[in-house]
Amino acid sequence: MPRTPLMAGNWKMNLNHVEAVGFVQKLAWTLEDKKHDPARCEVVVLPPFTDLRSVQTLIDGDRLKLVYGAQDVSANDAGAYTGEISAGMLAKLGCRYVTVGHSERRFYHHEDDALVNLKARKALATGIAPIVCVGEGRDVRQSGEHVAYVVAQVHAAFADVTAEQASTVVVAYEPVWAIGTGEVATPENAQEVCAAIRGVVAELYSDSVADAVRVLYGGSVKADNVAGIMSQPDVDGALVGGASLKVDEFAAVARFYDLPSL
Ligand SMILES: O=C(CO)COP(=O)(O)O
Repeated sequence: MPRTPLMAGNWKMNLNHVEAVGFVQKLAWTLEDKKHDPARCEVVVLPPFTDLRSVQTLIDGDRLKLVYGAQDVSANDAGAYTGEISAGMLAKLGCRYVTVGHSERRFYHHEDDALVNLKARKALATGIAPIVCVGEGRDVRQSGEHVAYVVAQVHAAFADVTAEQASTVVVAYEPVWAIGTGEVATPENAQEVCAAIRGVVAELYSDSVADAVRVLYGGSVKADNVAGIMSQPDVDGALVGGASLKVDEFAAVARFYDLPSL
């Protein structure tokens, strides 16, 4: 497989900067203790904005083998946008990734596909890889239109993204009905949609770009269900919510690609 798998912990609005420091230290020690090989899988934490400086200082200062990023980015570069954080600010803090279009932002903040595309392009322009979140709600899943729904979201997310930029994009398939519900998608469900996502990238760009793009699954991923989903050929890792807030649980998920069975 040409692409390095990625396990990302989306902390959402949890852990203040003091708690974040303790958590990241313990996560790094746990992974080191278990001989995690970063070449096999990139392990990423996505803390709240207010934690980023502390996390940067810790990871850089102690050369911890962890990567960090943010959970959202502004669609604007600078100026009178109260409360917003620009891609340039995140890049200056050393963020390598940022989630855009998470279903919670689409729902609570009414973010649409056009805004998600703009945010992804702002991230790409500063060298940050967007983790573009897509996924259908329960009604769409029940109607059987889930593949078409997600394919449309992916098309929109890649608008005006160059082939060179596209190969660095990460797409996270997070069916809304699986987020925080304990109702994880079956490996076959995840594979069906993740393969369709890669198919869109191949159609928009080329097979080599599609081969480079990492497609993650997210939604109730835990240590005891990660293996089935990750065994699918088009799933390259996970975007983890609740289970990323427990060091041992997240470390167990993150270590999946270290296991000798693979
Ligand atoms: O939304 C998610 C990650 O972005 C998934 O959350 P859970 O893992 O808590 O279901």
